[in-house]
Amino acid sequence: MIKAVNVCKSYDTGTAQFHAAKSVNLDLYEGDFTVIMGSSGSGKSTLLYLLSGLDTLTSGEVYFKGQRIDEYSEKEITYFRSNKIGYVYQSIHLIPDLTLLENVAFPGYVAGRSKSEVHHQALNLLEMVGIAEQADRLPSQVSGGQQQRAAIGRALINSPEVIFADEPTGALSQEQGTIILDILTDMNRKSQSIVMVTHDIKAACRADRLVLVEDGSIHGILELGKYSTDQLKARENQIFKFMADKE
Ligand SMILES: Nc1ncnc2c1ncn2[C@@H]1O[C@H](COP(=O)(O)OP(=O)(O)OP(=O)(O)O)[C@@H](O)[C@H]1O
Repeated sequence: MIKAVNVCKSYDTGTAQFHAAKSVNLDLYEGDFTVIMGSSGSGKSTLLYLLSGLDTLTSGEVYFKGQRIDEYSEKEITYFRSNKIGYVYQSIHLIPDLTLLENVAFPGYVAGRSKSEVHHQALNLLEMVGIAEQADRLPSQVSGGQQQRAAIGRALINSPEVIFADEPTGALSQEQGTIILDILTDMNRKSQSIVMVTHDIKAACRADRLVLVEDGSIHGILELGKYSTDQLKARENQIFKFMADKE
């Protein structure tokens, strides 16, 4: 579904070039829950932004379903971002003056869709993420976990082909984080493709496929297959061992 070919990203730090992504070659598959893991500063978010067309490459190619997105025009990339992908961030960024329902619906209106269709779908999405009762509240009137659930609804409003999530549980309590991971796992079971960055092993256990990034390069890939709750401990051990072997 997504293919990176020799992808590089460098930053000019004044005195030298810093290479945040170094000749990355990677294939991500439709229907997978892919997790990108690695230590702090290893280049996880950089890679996520490059794969999702939210940042420009220094060199290389990124394909989405065979189309080269790094060569898209401004108009094409704007369409791609608002219709083909959904994004969930660690810092949730809901619009403070809009209710949860309005926040979820907003990208649907921006995409020019019919108001009643978007409204109906936003209500369904709030139901799906379990916060229909809070639909008319402002973000400041609900918990961080409920805000993140609304952010997931917002990411889904235009039925994206893939959801990119950057540390979606990073700012939440363990309990709230587990609810978010359960929602993502559930969505994936219904065939939603997901690419998630995390440094939390419990979150990484949800992956079908784990991509380990170190120092801007792919350090290894672990195939895990579909997750079920009774596998949590066994998967944690498998991931620990995989990471220890790579050190
Ligand atoms: N605009 C920038 N200018 C210079 N260096 C940058 C810039 N953005 C990121 N970097 C560097 O690139 C490297 C990779 O950053 P990135 O945010 O991708 O790491 P990460 O693995 O997601 O880290 P974390 O887990 O701490 O969020 C880091 O060393 C970071 O300091």
